[in-house]
Amino acid sequence: MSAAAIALRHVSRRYANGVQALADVSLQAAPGAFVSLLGPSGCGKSTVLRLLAGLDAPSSGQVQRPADGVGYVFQDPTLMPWASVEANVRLPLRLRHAPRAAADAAVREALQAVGLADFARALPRELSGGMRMRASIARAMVTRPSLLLLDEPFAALDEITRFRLNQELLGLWQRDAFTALFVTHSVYEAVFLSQRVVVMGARPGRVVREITVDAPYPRDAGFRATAAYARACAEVAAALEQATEGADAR
Ligand SMILES: Nc1ncnc2c1ncn2[C@@H]1O[C@H](COP(=O)(O)OP(=O)(O)OP(=O)(O)O)[C@@H](O)[C@H]1O
Repeated sequence: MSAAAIALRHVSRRYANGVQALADVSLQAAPGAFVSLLGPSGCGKSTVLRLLAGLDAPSSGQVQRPADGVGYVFQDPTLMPWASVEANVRLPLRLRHAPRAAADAAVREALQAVGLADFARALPRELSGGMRMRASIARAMVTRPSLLLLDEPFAALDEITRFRLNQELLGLWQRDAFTALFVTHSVYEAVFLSQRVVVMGARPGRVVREITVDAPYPRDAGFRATAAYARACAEVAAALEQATEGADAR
């Protein structure tokens, strides 16, 4: 196996109902890379994440994923409504039977990292949408996975909150150096966050193009006003259009 943190090599996935969700998909990410998957509905983005999480297996081809487990963040924060923020974030450690003192420290640290230290005792319903998503990210990070899979985590948030969480996510990524694979429908979000954007097409799901976003980190609001950002957005949008046209013609 290569030095990549994650890789799909000639992966196909056909579901029992005959849907070809992925056809000969190859992609990889180096340790600590930030890569986005962008594409029309049904192009197999979630299927790629499920394969990398070990929740699904390819029909053919090879999937390389980290041995130390992964963090998974969904569009819906999926918090237990009856449990405090602290208890929600602690859940993965309880499932692993982590020793109490180490778990306490890890939970405290994760809440601190996402700015929820003062809301440890709050119930999910007492939080805003953005705060619930922060709790969900803290829960995914509490075991310090080397890979974080994020499936449209900010799609349901208002734009200001979404921008803020984009930046906070980059802060966590720079601090912890995990590999991030981020699924989104937003060209702008993909470009803002990523070192590389993988554009996928549907029917069957496949990689249409990979675009490198050649801009340094840290990236802040100022990055959205640069020529490099505008250029990358235009390039990604054109590739997405090409991917979508391809699907319509099928
Ligand atoms: N368990 C399943 N059984 C049958 N078909 C499935 C299953 N899961 C997904 N599919 C189909 O496989 C294709 C790819 O689905 P997937 O959810 O990976 O796409 P996606 O790009 O994440 O879509 P979206 O952007 O709408 O979330 C779709 O046509 C979907 O209907």
